[in-house]
Amino acid sequence: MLKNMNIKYKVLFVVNPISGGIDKSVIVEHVKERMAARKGELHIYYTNGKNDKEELTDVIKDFKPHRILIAGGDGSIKLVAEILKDDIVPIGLIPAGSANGLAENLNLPSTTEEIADIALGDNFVEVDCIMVNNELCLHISDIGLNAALIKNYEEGDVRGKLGYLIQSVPTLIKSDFPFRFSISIKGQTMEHEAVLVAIANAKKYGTGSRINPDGEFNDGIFEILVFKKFDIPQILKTFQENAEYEKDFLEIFPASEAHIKCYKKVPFQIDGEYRGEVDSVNAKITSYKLKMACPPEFAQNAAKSR
Ligand SMILES: Nc1ncnc2c1ncn2[C@@H]1O[C@H](COP(=O)(O)OP(=O)(O)OP(=O)(O)O)[C@@H](O)[C@H]1O
Repeated sequence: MLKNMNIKYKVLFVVNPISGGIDKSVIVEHVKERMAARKGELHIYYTNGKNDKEELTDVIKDFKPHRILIAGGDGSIKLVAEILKDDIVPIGLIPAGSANGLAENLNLPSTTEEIADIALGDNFVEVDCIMVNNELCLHISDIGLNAALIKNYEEGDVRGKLGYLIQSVPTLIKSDFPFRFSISIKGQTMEHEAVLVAIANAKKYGTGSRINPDGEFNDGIFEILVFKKFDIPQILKTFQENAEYEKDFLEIFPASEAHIKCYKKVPFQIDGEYRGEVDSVNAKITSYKLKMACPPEFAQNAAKSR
């Protein structure tokens, strides 16, 4: 918090008006009231989905915020993260997307008031970022079944988790997984077959599915998760705390840099955004981290695990 009381606390609030099909007016009013009570300065930027990177870069340069709040999904967080890079402006999340993968992992509370408390509070975790095929990944990127699902969801009419669910049956029927690929880590190459290969910084997807039990946001490594088959009982286990998986279902390879080469092109997604079909994926932890406001217990646990 600012020591010099003559300097106004400046908050930039980035709001994605369409994300998750959710009306943001209540949260916007709430943040306005908080900032007025604090006698801080608030600038609200509504994303337009066209030239946000250029516009927001200028806004950040001119306004010089002490904190950036984001109401949107993973795509909106990434927009801000890609602009900030080494510029350590703390970020506060107000989850309001159809996929809130990163927020889901921060164990945020449920009410708007509590979420705003955390987003404007003074507990932080420094989140690792991964460059995946030259694009920033904050949460989970994958090739195979889940990316195919996201592609069909993006082409569908229904937003939110329901839309995602509606797409799952046709996606499964149409898909021609498993696919063959190799993973190279530290000069060692392994051949595998899978229905889904994820590069995960976090423990779980925005759906709550806990695919990466070893995932820590701030340990300087990511996990490559190789899901070998479509096994419904094992998939259901991913929604339980502390589940253990059979090796013929899931194998995990920790890395700070890795290369995946597929024998045919497969669907690919980063942080919930479909990115077409690829036959090669390069992933590397970046030299910078993102400073995220989080609940106090989360910050304490993160400090212990370092
Ligand atoms: N005003 C806008 N109109 C249309 N699209 C927008 C607008 N603002 C942002 N976007 C788009 O929203 C996407 C990011 O959405 P975000 O991840 O924050 O939420 P989401 O609900 O998970 O999104 P989606 O349901 O589209 O995946 C980007 O593709 C961005 O271009």
